[in-house]
This record gives sequence, C-alpha cells and structure tokens, in this order.
Amino acid sequence: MRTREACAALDAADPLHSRRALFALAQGDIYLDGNSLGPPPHSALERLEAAARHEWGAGLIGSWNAAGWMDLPLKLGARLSRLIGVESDEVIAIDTVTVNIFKLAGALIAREGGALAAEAGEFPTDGHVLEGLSRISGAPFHRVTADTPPSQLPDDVRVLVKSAVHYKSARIADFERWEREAAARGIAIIWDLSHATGLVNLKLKAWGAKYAVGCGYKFLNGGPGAPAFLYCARDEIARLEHPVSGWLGHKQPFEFEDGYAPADGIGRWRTSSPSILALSALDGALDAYDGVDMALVEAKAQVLGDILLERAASLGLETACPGLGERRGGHVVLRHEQGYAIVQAMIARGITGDFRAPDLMRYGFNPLYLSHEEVFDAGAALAEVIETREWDQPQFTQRKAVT
Ligand SMILES: Cc1ncc(COP(=O)(O)O)c(C=O)c1O
Ligand SMILES: Nc1c(O)cccc1C(=O)C[C@H](N)C(=O)O
Repeated sequence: MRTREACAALDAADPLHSRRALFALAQGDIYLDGNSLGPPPHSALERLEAAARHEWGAGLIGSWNAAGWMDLPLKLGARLSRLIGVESDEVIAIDTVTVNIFKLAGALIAREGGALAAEAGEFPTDGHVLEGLSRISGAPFHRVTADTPPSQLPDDVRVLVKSAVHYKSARIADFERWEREAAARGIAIIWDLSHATGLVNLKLKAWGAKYAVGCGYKFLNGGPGAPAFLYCARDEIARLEHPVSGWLGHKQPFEFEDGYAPADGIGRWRTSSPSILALSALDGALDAYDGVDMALVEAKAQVLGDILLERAASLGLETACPGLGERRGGHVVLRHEQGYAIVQAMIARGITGDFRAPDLMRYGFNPLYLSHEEVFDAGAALAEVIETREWDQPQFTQRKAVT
C-alpha cells in the first residue's frame, strides 16, 4: 500500500494539483461523490450570479440578443466537443440525458425500423425510456445481458443504448469493438456518457461513434439538474427527424409559421426555450476544464482509485469494479453488508461518497479537485470506521430517501 508520504510526493508533481483552488469546496472536506453531483467551481457561481443579476435582472428580454442567450446551447456544445473528441458543430447542450436518449432513439427507430435494446443492470433510465418509446412506437424492446457485444444482439436490433462507464461497476466500454461490430450489423449505438464526460479521455469521432448523450452535473460540475448534451455526427443530422419537434428546432422560429421546417445543423435538436440560468452555470463550470489534458485527468483518476483499492485490499473488502491497475471510470465500488451505514459514518466525518443498493459503497474521484493525499486519508478513515464499528449507530443505519 502506498504511504501518505508517497501520496504527498505524487501531489507535489501533479500538474492538476493547483486546479483545486478553482472550486468552492470547504477546506477539510473530502468530496468523493463528484461522479453523482459535482461541486461548484467559483466560475460557475460567478457566471450564474452575473446571468441572474445583470443579464436577466438588468438586461431583461433584450438579453436573448445582447447576451447571446439563444446561442448558448450551441456555444456550450462547442465547448463540450473537445472533451468528447468530436467537432464543435456536432454537440448541443440541452434537455436531460433521458430526454436526449428519447430524441435520438425515437429518430433512429423511425428511420431504421427494427428493435431497441438496452442492457440489464444499466442505469435504469436508459431502459425505462426505451420501454416507453417501444410502447408508443410499437418497436420491440430487448433487455439484453450486460456487455452483450453487438455481434450477439438479437437480429432485429437497430438501436442500442450503452453506457461508456457503467454507473455501478465503473467498467469502461470497448468503444471501438462495439462500433465496429455495430456497423457490420447496421446497429446505431447511442452512448450514454454520463459517467465518462470530464473524466475519460474520450475520442468519439476516432472510435466511429455517431450518437451520444451526457450529463452536465457529474464530472462537469454544472450544478444540480444541469443541462445534459447531445452529440449527433454531422452527416446524420439532416437524416433524422426530431420526434419532439418544437418551435425552437424550427428553421425560422420567429416567422411563427404553422408548418414545421427543421433547422439546419445541430440546432435541429432543440425543442424549446433553453434554461438560461442552468446553462450559464454550466458555462462557468466548464472554465475549470479549460486547457486541461484529458489524458492526464483519466490517468490521475486511475491512480486515485488505486489508492483506495489498496486500502480496500488491506481491509479484506470485496471490490465490485475493475481492480488495481485495471482501466476503470472515475469511481471505485466496495462491497460490505453494512455499506449504507459505513457511507453515512464517513459522511459524518466530512468524507462524502454514496451507496448503491443492496451493499455497494461508491467513491468517485474528480482529479481536478482531489489530491492523492486526500484519498489516502479517506482510506485511513474507512479503515477506522470499519475496524471500530463506528458505523453501528442508529443515525447511520437508518436509510434516507435519496442515497
Ligand atoms: C448513466 C446515467 N444515465 C442517465 C442518468 C440520468 O440523467 P438525467 O437525470 O439527466 O436524465 C444518470 C444519472 O442520473 C446516469 O448515471
Ligand atoms: N441525479 C441524481 C439526483 O437528482 C439525486 C440523487 C442521485 C442522482 C444521480 O445522478 C445518480 C447517479 N446518476 C448515479 O450514477 O447513481
């Protein structure tokens, strides 16, 4: 197991170390839940306040033009494109992950026919939304075994939704294999990048991916319920019909025509008035990623995860994620039958992680604000909580509604 001194030495040599100052995190708190809700960068809070006070408060309706509100989803899409490895005019920041899956899957199934598929054990919303789409469209829905490669999917599948990083196991998908096999079978993959964006060094275009959605409030730190994003490869945009055709996806919304004529370009994926305050917070939050080398971020996350896994091994804890030295997403998952109470006892010590039923403790690492030393300290605290049974108190053992 690495020592605290060895972790301090890693921090001293870490090019990302200084980014911690960009975040409004209380001194002493160790936040290991940024894979569920990222903390606010100062720039997000400042941008949000400016948008509320000056653009909305003072500028009023004139801000649609003067503050560039109408183009904010496209501006943010362009900023996000670097983080996922696609062109700047292929991404739009809009709606939620679930809604964006519906939009893409609905458009694809209408064009391609055939069946929809999602894996068992995926983040539930991915299957829920396809089931709903199946009910109204009549397209069959298959819930397939986790990690079924496209070459082994049922013959009629034309649309597969797949997480890039699994929310529980932290396994990273084999993008290139999946895309290669899917292309050979005429299957479109919609990648759910929720747990990957801002963490994994994504190169979607190079990997042959054409469709993806992702979350703004996890590693991107855009705030609770932040807008999600949608990626659609440029050549496919004009070939798909937006199933939620609303006035702002229209070519000329301010002509107020009865008939629907879709906009050109990625703006075609708009539906309604963009959530300007939420987009503004995300815009500010993305400053924290300016100039950041995503290869460095992914590599540091791997080491941070390893530090906690070394501790887990010394405690004899079972792990439910790729092991030491293995490639994984930004979190590690440890199994303990008292996992819920242990996570609560850790939170009481200022070390926040989360619990996923029935027995999984999930700890996430955003390399932009976490140091190697902090993760070492979190591991030491975990050892104490378990070894002294600190978790065995009613305030820790009683389940709360949101975990
Ligand atoms: C993999 C995954 N997909 C989708 C979602 C849901 O996103 P939204 O609330 O934006 O629909 C989450 C988390 O909430 C998630 O982890
Ligand atoms: N979006 C959430 C919420 O509003 C409350 C609690 C948790 C969440 C989450 O994002 C869960 C998360 N997607 C997960 O991976 O478990």
